[in-house]
Amino acid sequence: MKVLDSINNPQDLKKLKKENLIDLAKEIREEIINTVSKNGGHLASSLGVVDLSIAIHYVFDSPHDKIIWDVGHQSYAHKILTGRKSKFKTIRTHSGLSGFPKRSESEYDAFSVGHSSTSISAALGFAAARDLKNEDYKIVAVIGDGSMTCGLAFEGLQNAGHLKKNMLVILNDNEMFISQKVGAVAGYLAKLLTAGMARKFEEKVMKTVSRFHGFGSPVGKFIKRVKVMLFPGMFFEEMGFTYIGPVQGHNINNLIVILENLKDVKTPVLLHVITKKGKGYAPAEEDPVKFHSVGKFDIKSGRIAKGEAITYTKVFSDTLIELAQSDDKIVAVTAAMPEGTGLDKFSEKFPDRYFDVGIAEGHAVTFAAAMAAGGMHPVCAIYSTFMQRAIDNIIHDVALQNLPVVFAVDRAGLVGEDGGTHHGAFDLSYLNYIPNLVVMSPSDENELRNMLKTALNSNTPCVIRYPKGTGIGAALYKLPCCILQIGKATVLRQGRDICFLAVGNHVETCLKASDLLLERNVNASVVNMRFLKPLDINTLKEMLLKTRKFITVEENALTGGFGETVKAFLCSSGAVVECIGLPDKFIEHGSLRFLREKYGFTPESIVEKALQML
Ligand SMILES: Cc1ncc(C[n+]2csc(CCOP(=O)(O)OP(=O)(O)O)c2C)c(N)n1
Ligand SMILES: CC(=O)[C@@H](O)[C@H](O)COP(=O)(O)O
Ligand SMILES: [Mg+2]
Repeated sequence: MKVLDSINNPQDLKKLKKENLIDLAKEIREEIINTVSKNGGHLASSLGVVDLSIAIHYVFDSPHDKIIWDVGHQSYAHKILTGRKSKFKTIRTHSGLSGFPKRSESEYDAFSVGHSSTSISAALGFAAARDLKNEDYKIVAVIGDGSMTCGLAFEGLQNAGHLKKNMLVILNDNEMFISQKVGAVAGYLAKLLTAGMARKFEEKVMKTVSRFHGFGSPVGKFIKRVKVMLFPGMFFEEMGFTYIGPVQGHNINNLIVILENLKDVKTPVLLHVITKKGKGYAPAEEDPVKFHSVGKFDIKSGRIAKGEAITYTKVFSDTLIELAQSDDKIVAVTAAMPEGTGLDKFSEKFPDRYFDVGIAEGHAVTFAAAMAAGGMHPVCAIYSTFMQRAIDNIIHDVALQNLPVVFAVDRAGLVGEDGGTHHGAFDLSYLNYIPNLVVMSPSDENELRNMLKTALNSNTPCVIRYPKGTGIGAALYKLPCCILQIGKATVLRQGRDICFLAVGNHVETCLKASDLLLERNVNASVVNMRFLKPLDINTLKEMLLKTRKFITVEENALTGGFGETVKAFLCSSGAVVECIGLPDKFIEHGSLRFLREKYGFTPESIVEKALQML
């Protein structure tokens, strides 16, 4: 019988003898590797914190105590240990477990998450609520070294240190973000790891910790004294936290001893734990970048199933490099997503013109704005969902000053298995109301190339939003990129019965729908809107001369999006307009194909809607 078989919740875990915990960790890793090999997911980060997750649940009493995971992509062991073992096989599938902690999924998930660096603020919020209500529970935030680079984490730290709340922050330092670590914080943490003094301190901690009961005790006072000697001006200490560490994150029993002692401390403590990303699965340990967010893979060989088709990300990446060869003012900015945005290739070609700013989307945008003011041509590549963090920077630092920053907004629209925290559902809505911005969306790969060239030549802030995954396979790279007329749509098909106004990847869906309608003798016009801002009012007027029936299609929230804007204009001219887009709710996780079908982004459902209108 496996040790894991006896675990249904953290209370069962506490009944185990400590010597069984190592086997348990091994079994949990097997369970995670097996499931992720089939469903895809965040393998390397989750494997790295299996031991830490066991130790935390062994010592603390969740759900009474609040365990708060940062980003939440590392929470798989936590899920297995907290009543979701039998459902774990469903993770990231539609109606199955979420890939991230979710309050609505389990009482053990204290705070829902998916975006980084919220955990310290969330822990402090719980602490404030607990103290105001005179309640008594512990709060543990687990934050990665990458997530610690974000301004939000520092805002939480400085506020928590000031309020002196009883809370524990565990800094899970695997010396990796999604890709290699970058930035001064990473450098600072590395110093703490390598300092011989720090190692000495860990030995001292382990020697004395068994006699240590909080910082009020004689041993505790000693630890504090030694620490101040070892780390004068130590950053976390200056922020008001007691810093403990660095300690080994794969020695479960040591971790338990340390956590048991820290449990009684009443002031903010930061425990610095060293882990290995991908721990326990050789291919992930060797290449944690590849196994950060991985698709299906073969466990034995570590080979990852890969599609052959070319993604929009790759087209963007190749085109940017192509254009940067002849324009040495082009610079590229990413907020810790070099591989995901395709800028890793740019960094190899133009290391001096490439900036990975860490998990700092707001900073990335302001930084790019000032580079534009300084005469460069910045291209800021950010996922739609993470750009939500930078709305004020876009308004205040870019648009208001009309600075020519190009935003390459990847993963716009549905993203599939990552679900509600990650769908790029809102960018058209939140960009729609910002003056000076040009917003465009390519219907195929060639158009993305042309839009990038257009944006870089526009001398105005431009956004190009494109979806996750592959395009339609339009002939690529045969022609040099050309400059498009800003604000001009293209009419691809002329029909008298109904008109489809389509955005981005759904131009193709509408063309297919019009093919299907032709079989029923219905003639549909298809317009590739290309520019959502400025809107091509002239083409809309032209289409009004042919028909009074319109369907808009966009993979964005209907509220505040393209359809609503167009509808306001067309309805005032007596037209009937139906809008296809995302409803006013957070969209669940599931495969892209499934979600697109469910929310009506197929030729068949467009045809159905058209027939209802005719
Ligand atoms: C606001 C935001 N930006 C970017 C991301 C994408 N992202 C997810 S995990 C991650 C790296 C996190 O590094 P770290 O906290 O060290 O965790 P590790 O993966 O190393 O376990 C990034 C950049 C995100 N989830 N949220
Ligand atoms: C947790 C997180 O935010 C990222 O790892 C994200 O899931 C990556 O998405 P892609 O796999 O689409 O790059
Ligand atoms: Mg890390």
